[in-house]
Amino acid sequence: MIGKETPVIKIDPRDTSRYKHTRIGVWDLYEERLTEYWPYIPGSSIRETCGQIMESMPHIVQMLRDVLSIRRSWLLLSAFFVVEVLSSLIPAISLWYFGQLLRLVETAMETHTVNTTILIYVAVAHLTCKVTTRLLHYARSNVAVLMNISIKQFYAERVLHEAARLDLPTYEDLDIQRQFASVLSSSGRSIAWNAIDASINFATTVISVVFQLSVLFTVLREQQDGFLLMIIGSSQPIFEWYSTRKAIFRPSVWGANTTNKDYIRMKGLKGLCDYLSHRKELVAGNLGQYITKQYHDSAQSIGDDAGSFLELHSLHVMKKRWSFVSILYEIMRELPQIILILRVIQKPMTVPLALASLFLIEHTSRSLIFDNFSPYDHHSLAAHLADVRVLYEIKNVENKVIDGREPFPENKQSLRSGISVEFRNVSFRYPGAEKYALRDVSFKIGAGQLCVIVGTNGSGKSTILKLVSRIYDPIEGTILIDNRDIKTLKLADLRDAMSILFQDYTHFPLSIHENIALGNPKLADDFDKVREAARLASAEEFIDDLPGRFNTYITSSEEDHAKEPIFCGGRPIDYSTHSTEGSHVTISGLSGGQMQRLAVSRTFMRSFVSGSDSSVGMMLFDEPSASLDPRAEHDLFDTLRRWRGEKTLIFSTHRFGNLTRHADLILYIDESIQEEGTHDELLKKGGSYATNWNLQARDYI
Ligand SMILES: Nc1ncnc2c1ncn2[C@@H]1O[C@H](COP(=O)(O)OP(=O)(O)OP(=O)(O)O)[C@@H](O)[C@H]1O
Repeated sequence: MIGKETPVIKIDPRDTSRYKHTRIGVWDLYEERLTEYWPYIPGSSIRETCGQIMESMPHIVQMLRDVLSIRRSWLLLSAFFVVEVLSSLIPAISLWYFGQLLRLVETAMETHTVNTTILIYVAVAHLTCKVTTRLLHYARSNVAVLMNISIKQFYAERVLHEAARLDLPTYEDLDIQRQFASVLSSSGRSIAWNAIDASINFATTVISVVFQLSVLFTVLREQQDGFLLMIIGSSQPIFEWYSTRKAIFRPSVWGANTTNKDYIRMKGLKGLCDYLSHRKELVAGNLGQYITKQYHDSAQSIGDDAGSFLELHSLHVMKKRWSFVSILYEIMRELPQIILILRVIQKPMTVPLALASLFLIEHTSRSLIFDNFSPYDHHSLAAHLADVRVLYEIKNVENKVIDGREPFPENKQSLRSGISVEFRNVSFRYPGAEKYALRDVSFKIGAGQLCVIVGTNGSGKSTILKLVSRIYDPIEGTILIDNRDIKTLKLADLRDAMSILFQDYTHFPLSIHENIALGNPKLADDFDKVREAARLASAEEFIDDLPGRFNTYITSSEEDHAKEPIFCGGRPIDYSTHSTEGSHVTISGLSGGQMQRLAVSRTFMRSFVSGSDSSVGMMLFDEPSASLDPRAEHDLFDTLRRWRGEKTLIFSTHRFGNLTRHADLILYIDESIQEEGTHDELLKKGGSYATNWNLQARDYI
C-alpha cells in the first residue's frame, strides 16, 4: 500500500558511487556516501546539485503559487517571514549593545567614571533583545506548525488524487510505490514546507551572519588585536560546526555482513552448544570436546578481528569522529584567551576590557553557529529544493492501461440487451511473471448470454475477467466489446457499462452503507436503493441485526492515540455507555458468507438498483458463491438468471452444478480453451468437462 509500507532499500555493494565499503574486523560495512556540507545534495557533486535545483525550478515556482492559494497562507507566510527577519537581526543588535558595553569599560578605565545612564540603557536593551528573541521563537514555532498543517493537508489531497487515478499494474509497480512513499514525509513535515522553511532560513541566515560580522568588525576594529580577535571569533564557529557535525552526522543507510568462514563456523558451534534443542545429540554424540577444540581453532584463525559487529562498529564510529579540525577547533577556542592574557600581562590595567572582549567573542561565535547552522540538520537546502520536483512529478506518472478515445456505447438503449465479448488469439502474462496465464485464447460470448468459465485452480478463469474489465491489457491478441477493439473505448465508459465481483473482493474501512453504496456512487445518498441492494443479496437481515445497522464499520480507520507510547498514561476511551442507535460502531468482524453477501450487494447496487437508468450491460462474477450456503447460492443464481437476455452474465467458477446446466456457453479452460459448448454438448463430447461434471456435480445436485 502506497505510503504505508515503505519499500525496503536494498544496498547494492557494487554501487561504489553510492556506497562506501569499509572492512571492520570480519565485517564488510557499506555506508551511503554523504556530502557533509550543507549546500550540496548528499551523494551529488556541486554540478549535479545545481542541475537538480535548476530542474526543480519550475516546480518550485508552481509550489509557491499553490501554497499561496491556500487559505490564510499569505497571512501566515508574511508573519513567518517577518518573525524570521527580526530573529535574524536581533543577535546583531544584541552584539551592538555589547559593543557599547565595551566602550563603557574603556571610558571607565580612562576616566575612572561610569556613565550609569548608558549602563542601564545597555542592560535594558540587552535584556529586551533576549526577551524578544524568546517571544519571536515562540511565535515562529506556532506559525510554522500552522503553516505545516495547512500545507500538508493541501498536498495530502493532491497525493490522494494522484494515487486514486492509478490503475492496478501501475500501482503494483515498486518504483511507483517508492515514488509515492517518498513524497509522504515520515517526519510529519511536508516537503513543500521544508523547502520554504529552508529557503527563508537560508536568506535570514545570510542576513544574520552579515550583520553580526559587520557589528563585530565595528566594535573590535579600534581595539588592540581587534582584527585578529575578529578573525578568530568568526572562524571558530566554522570549526565547531564541522567537528560537531562529524560527531553527530552519520549515514542513515548502511548495512553490514560477514562472509568469513571461520566466524560463521564459530557462530554455528556456539549455537550448537547454546540451544537446548541440540543438547541431546551433543551429549549422546560426545561432542563437547570436539566443539571446544573447533571453536578455539576458528577463533585463533580469525585472531583480533573476531569482535561482534556492534563492538567493532562503535570503534569505527569513534575513529570517524576524530579529525584534525576538531584539534584545530580546540586551539581556536583557547586562542582568544591566550591573546587577551598576553595583553593583560603587557597592560595589567586592561583586565576588565579583556574580559568584556572575551565574553563578546564567545557570545558571537555561539550565536553564529547555533542560531544559524544547525549541525543536526542533515538535509541541505539544495536537497529540500530538489525534493519539490519529486513531489510534483507524481502527477506525470502515466497509467499502464492507456485510455481509449471513443465513447461507449454509442447508443445507451443497446445496453438493455447486453454486451458481446470476443477474444481473438489473446495471450497474457502478469507483470514480472515468466509463465503465461493465458495463451492464444479465442471465444465469443453473444450479447445477453450466460457464459460460465470453468477449469482447475490457476487455469486462467479470473484472468479472463480482469482482461474483459481492462484491469490488465493482453500482451498479444485483441479483445472486442460489441465488435469494437476494447483499447479504443473510453475506460470510464467501459467500466460504467460493467459490474464486476472479484474473487478476492475487499471491504473498505467505511460504514456498511458506504461499502454497498460505492457500487454506484451516483446513488450513494439514496438509502432506499442501498437497502434494496442488500435485500437482493440476502444481506439486509443480518445488517439490521448489527449494533449500528447500516452505519456499522467492519474495520475502522479511527486513530486511538491512547495506545501510542508517546502518550504514556493515556487510556482507550470507552463509548459503550453511549447509545449506538444510528451512530458509528465498529464490529470485530463478519462471517465469510456475510462478507460475500455484502460484496454481492455492492455489485447489485451498481447493476440493479437504478433499474431502467442502469448503464450496466455486462456482469462479471468470479466465484460469487464460494462462501455462501446452498440456500443463499440457489437464491443468488435464481436472481441472476432473471437478467439473462438483458445483460451479458459471465461467471468463473469451480462449481459445475447450478450454473453450467443453464449456460448458453461453457468455456473449459486450462491456460487456453480446451472445450467449449453447452452443458449437453460437452457432456456428449465426454472430455474434461464431462469428467469433472461426473466427479463433482452428480454429488451436488
Ligand atoms: N497477480 C498475479 N501475478 C502473477 N501471477 C498471477 C497473478 N494472478 C494470477 N497469477 C497466475 O496466473 C495464472 C492464472 O491465474 P488465475 O487467477 O486466472 O487462475 P484461476 O483459474 O482464476 O484460479 P482459481 O480457480 O484458483 O481462482 C496462475 O498461474 C496464477 O498463479
